[in-house]
Amino acid sequence: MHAVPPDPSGGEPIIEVDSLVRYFGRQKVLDGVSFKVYAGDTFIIMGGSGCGKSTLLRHLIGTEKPTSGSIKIFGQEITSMHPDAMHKLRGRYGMLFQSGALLQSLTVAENVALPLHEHTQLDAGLIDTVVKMKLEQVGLTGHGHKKPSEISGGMKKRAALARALALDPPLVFSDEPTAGLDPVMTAVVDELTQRLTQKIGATVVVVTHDMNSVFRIGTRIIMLGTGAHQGKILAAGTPAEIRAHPHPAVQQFINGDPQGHSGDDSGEVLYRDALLGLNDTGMYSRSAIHSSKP
Ligand SMILES: Nc1ncnc2c1ncn2[C@@H]1O[C@H](COP(=O)(O)OP(=O)(O)OP(=O)(O)O)[C@@H](O)[C@H]1O
Repeated sequence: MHAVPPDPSGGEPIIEVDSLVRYFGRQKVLDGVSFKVYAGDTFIIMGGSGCGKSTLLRHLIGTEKPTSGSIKIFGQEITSMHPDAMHKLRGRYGMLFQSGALLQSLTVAENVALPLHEHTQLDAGLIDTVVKMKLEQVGLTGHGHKKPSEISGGMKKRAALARALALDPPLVFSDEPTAGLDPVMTAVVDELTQRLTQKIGATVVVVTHDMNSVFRIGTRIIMLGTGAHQGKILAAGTPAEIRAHPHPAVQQFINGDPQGHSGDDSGEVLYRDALLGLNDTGMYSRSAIHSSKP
């Protein structure tokens, strides 16, 4: 296993995760995860289906508590934080989650205004101005009055991004921001994410499956393992280090190679086979499904 390389600037980490373990029942979903995220990073969490990416993200935003381990955000331990303090801290996060989709009954502008009402004392006129600025930042000027059902999927993502940025957060969490988007819209959302770090100076943590996005926007990357490496950091480093990583499961994942090796060093279970529920003779097997923990 590899440690993420130290911050070249030597600054204090924005996020510090140490020996994080999470069980769901008897299933160990996160297994001793440790990493640091530094100011200005676009930190990518990637890995095969079920490796624990979303679970890790939910722990980072404090909606779930680990079985053991520590998570410090802006130097504050959040695993034991009082809910009121957690709510206050969340005012410094932007969150772009699939589950946190736009509220259908509100207009796009009203959706973007939500965090401003929740976390600030700004009056209605100022909120209106901030909302207009945010919509402009994501290229949605003139669409604020529309309901989410009246705009395209890509526009919805951008509206959700505007809402995540409403409070000018120094830290943004983003779960599969480009899922379901075409390549052009993916590039647009990636560019908006890059602007966040480059122009606004935010730190971004992104869960994504999209390898184009990973290498386009990532400054540091961790890959969580599956199979024998379930919930462990299988690889960590800069984009160049990940591209050159010797672990076959990493190469398989980044190259989308269905014949590659699994995250299991024993070579008994191919990742593809685990996902398909195939045994090594190519036949479907119940035990493959149950033993491989894809
Ligand atoms: N609330 C929960 N209760 C029980 N098991 C859970 C819960 N949340 C996640 N899991 C299990 O933890 C494992 C990791 O799930 P998680 O959603 O974090 O994976 P993921 O890497 O985000 O997957 P995907 O890429 O498919 O979204 C899975 O086996 C899942 O079934």
